[in-house]
Amino acid sequence: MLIRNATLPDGRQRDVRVRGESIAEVGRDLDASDQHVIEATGKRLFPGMIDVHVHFRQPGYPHKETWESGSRSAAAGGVTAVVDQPNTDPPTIDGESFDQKAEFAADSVVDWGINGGVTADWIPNVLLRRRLFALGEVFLADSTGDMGIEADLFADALEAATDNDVPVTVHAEDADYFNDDAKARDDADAWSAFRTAKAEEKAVERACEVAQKHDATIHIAHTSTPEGVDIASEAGMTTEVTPHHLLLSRRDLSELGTFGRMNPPLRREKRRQKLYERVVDGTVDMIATDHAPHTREEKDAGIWDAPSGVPGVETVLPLLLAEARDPDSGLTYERVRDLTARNPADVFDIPQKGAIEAGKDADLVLVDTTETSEISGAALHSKCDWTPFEGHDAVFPEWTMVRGTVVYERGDALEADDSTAQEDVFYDHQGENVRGADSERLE
Ligand SMILES: NC(=O)N[C@@H](CC(=O)O)C(=O)O
Ligand SMILES: [Zn+2]
Ligand SMILES: [Zn+2]
Repeated sequence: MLIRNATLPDGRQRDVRVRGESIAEVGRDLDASDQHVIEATGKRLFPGMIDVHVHFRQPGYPHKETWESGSRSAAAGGVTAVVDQPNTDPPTIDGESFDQKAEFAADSVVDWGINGGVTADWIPNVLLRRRLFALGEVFLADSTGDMGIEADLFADALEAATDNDVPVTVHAEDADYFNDDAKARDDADAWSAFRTAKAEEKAVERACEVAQKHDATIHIAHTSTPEGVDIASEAGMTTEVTPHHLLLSRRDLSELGTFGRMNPPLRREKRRQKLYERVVDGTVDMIATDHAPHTREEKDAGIWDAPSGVPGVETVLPLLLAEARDPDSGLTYERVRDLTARNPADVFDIPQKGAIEAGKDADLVLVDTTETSEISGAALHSKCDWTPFEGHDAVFPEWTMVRGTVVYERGDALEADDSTAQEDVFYDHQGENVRGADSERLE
């Protein structure tokens, strides 16, 4: 198959030949005889996004999301690999729970990784020998699933993971710095007042100190403050930023209400802008969504009772592409590529993915950046039928390919000359563990 005359993120126009599951060749005027040709003139081709932070809720909460619905949502957003977090039921903390989740992940149309969690009951020796993506998110404070742990346990876990060459990701908030005065309030902004920026700063500082003491590197999940990013980066650690912390702030809470409650919470507009600068200038390593679906009914509660978390896996790349269209944003298409594909592949050592180069997996997304559409929660493919980005401009993929198979085609992109609205199409495909197929890691 030949994808002809696509514009790559760096602006070069190239043909891309896909053979089997891989990219065979990237060049100009490649031979198209005997080839199925996909015309891409005037369109941009991106490497599929690797989203290292999603919550697909199985086992345990299939009414919020399943591997099928979550992975379809990912594919429709141009995400070709996802990494699931351990706060499911049962939590992913031992061999049995890892194996059980891997069976659910077989329903995924995109490639996947599974993280292992840390609780007082975890079984490190067994868990760390599975084909884990990373240990994490290690919860330094309670979030959905109440998996917050003590400082001593974090140090032990870090040591065990590092001994086994398993990366570690951290949910960095320190409950000692939460502001109890906020509890007297019941407006949506109270959550942001309660889980302070200081609580993130202190937890990042502490986690980095522990890591340095053990000669280890850690990855800080969903950093929401410029302070957190700077501390981690100066300590030689890596960070991810979510689309909601990048694009939304406390100003949006009057409209979002409890649907804008998540951990860490939305920050002040000034902090958001400084976070954006660090995403643009390369201090932040990657964007990850923390896709954390809850139903509308669950979210529609008081600010102290609503669950924390917002969906994001389907809208992240479309939102970033819309940002990159605007020269004033400072965000270029190349930077979007690095934040969504190249850097996650580098940081987490996924050598077969993250770039449009001969030999890599053919994980590809075709987009038309000449037009935007408005995000509508009802049109998304997650079980979560709402989004905090309702009405935002976005550039949705025309199609998404995982290891050489087109897994998703957008309805209205199917036949350009047929004006009748068509349904989006998903094709059967079995996603694979990006860490390898065997159930046990080789010693
Ligand atoms: N971010 C959230 O607010 N919620 C996440 C958990 C988490 O990532 O902390 C969830 O699983 O619901
Ligand atoms: Zn978290
Ligand atoms: Zn999370």
